[in-house]
Amino acid sequence: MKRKYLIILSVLFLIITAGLIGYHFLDTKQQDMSYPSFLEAVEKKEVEKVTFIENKNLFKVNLNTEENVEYLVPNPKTENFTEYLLLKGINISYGTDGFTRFIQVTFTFLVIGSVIWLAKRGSTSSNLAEDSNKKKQKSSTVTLDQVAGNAEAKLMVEDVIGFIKNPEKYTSVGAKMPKGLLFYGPPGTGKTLMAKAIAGEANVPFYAMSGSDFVQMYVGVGASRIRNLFKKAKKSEKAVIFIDEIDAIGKKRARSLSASNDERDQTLNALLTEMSGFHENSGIIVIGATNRLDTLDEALLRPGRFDRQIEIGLPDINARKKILSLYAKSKPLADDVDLEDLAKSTVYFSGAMLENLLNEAAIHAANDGKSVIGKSNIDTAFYTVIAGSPKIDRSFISDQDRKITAYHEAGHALTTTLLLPEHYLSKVTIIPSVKGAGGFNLSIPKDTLFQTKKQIEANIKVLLAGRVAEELIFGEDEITTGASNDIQKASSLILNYMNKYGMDSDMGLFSMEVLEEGHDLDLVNKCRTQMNTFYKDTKKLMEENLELLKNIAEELLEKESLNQEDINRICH
Ligand SMILES: Nc1ncnc2c1ncn2[C@@H]1O[C@H](COP(=O)(O)OP(=O)(O)OP(=O)(O)O)[C@@H](O)[C@H]1O
Ligand SMILES: [Zn+2]
Repeated sequence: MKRKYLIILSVLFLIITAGLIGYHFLDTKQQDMSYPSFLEAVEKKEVEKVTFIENKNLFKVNLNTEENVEYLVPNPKTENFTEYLLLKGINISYGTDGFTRFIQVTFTFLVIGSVIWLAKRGSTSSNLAEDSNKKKQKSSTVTLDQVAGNAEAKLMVEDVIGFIKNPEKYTSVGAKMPKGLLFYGPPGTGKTLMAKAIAGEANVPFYAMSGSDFVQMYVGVGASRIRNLFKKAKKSEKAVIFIDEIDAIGKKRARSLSASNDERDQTLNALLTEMSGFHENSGIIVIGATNRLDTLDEALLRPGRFDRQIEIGLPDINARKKILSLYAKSKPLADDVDLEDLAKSTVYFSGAMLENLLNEAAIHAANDGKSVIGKSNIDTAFYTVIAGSPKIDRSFISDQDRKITAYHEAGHALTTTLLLPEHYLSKVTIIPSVKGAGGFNLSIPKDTLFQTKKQIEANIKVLLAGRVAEELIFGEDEITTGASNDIQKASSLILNYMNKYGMDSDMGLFSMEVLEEGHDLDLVNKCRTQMNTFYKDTKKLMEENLELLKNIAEELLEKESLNQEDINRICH
């Protein structure tokens, strides 16, 4: 701030001085005057001022009769000239002529100016925080094309991009832009990349900070950094503000006895205040990113804050192929390298790991003195990359795990299609999500106010279908723990079916929920029996459609994720 004023001031001063000198130059005429005429003027008391111009060896004389003329009198070189003038009451001053003075003044200012500028420059580059912020403000050139995979996430950010670009289109129909997006998912899956792509596509500045920038700082510093960040963003009117590792400031408050973390709370509060401080339709969007959605403070997830949560997951085989070819572009690969094969063998690799894999391989090739990257280099790099990732070590080796997951998920998908045709399966995958182990099915129910008895029964059967598929294919002894979450959900649904919705004819309409101690063995037994019946029904249904189940599972193993269109193609 101060530096800016100093520069403006110096420049102003320079211009004014130059102007004054220039004005003086243009306005005053210079005329030669002979020595005798000068003596005459002295006698007439017309001489006002005499200046000795040393570098030209002459006297500059101003008369009180003429204002804008300077007379130049050659140096008479008489010894008592000075005394003579003194006697007449005229003092001689010494100086340089206007032009020389102008050059001198300009030069002096230039020197002073550069010194100030250099000094200021030195001091800001030592101010790391400010400097690194500056680097991050550049507008982004990343496009959505550069983010491979994550089709659902892309779909969800597309309208945000549209909103930033053309808010009127949305505001005219009363739509509000979400203020905050929250990207969650495993490390290295492209959350930062996606945020940059939003800024790039909308062509607005990208401001980034990391939650860890605020850790272990003096109280108040984090909060003021947040305020500065928003101040800068607001200046550009439209902007994407990205806060990586938001869990560092937005963790759930621990109810421990230790002193509360004032600094973190202040930072979080500053963030929340800033977010509520700007209008939904202002074209500013805040994007937070975290690997751990479950640890975030509820306050962050409320409406008007990070209320749109988007999972950025691990890439499936197609996305991995895309990422690999993206980063192989700049690397010469030997003929024995097949990116398709490599994509197949890199299950559970994140985008960052794939990029790293090719880079490590290139380093190995260079170390070997080779000009192309061979398969052996990639194999060596493979182990370097997974060695650094304990999570993958555990899960990726087992083909059996993949197969079980594929059949389990295929079971859910098949029953959804058969029993709940009105649902839309947006994603069936064997790539684990951060929310739960194994794969998952994401089915979107049709929006209806009520659910029918038939639909609830179908929902329970869909939940049981994962376990049913495991049992059918691998046998009773090989069933896994993968169904625990399904069983829990099915149990609470069946309890409601019996006890809340009054849908079982034997149980009738009475609900135990009104009793103080709602413990009823009869009810529990009834639930168990009914669950068994549903299980058998599901098993029967699946046996009748075993071919379809196998086909879905096989395609899942090959492609890793499918959508409704794929399932329809297989089933019809
Ligand atoms: N889906 C993807 N498409 C293309 N490149 C990717 C993808 N995912 C990751 N990458 C590569 O990995 C690098 C790291 O990704 P990025 O920093 O965006 O991950 P992140 O999810 O923000 O990770 P973290 O959670 O560790 O902050 C990216 O710069 C990019 O080169
Ligand atoms: Zn399941």
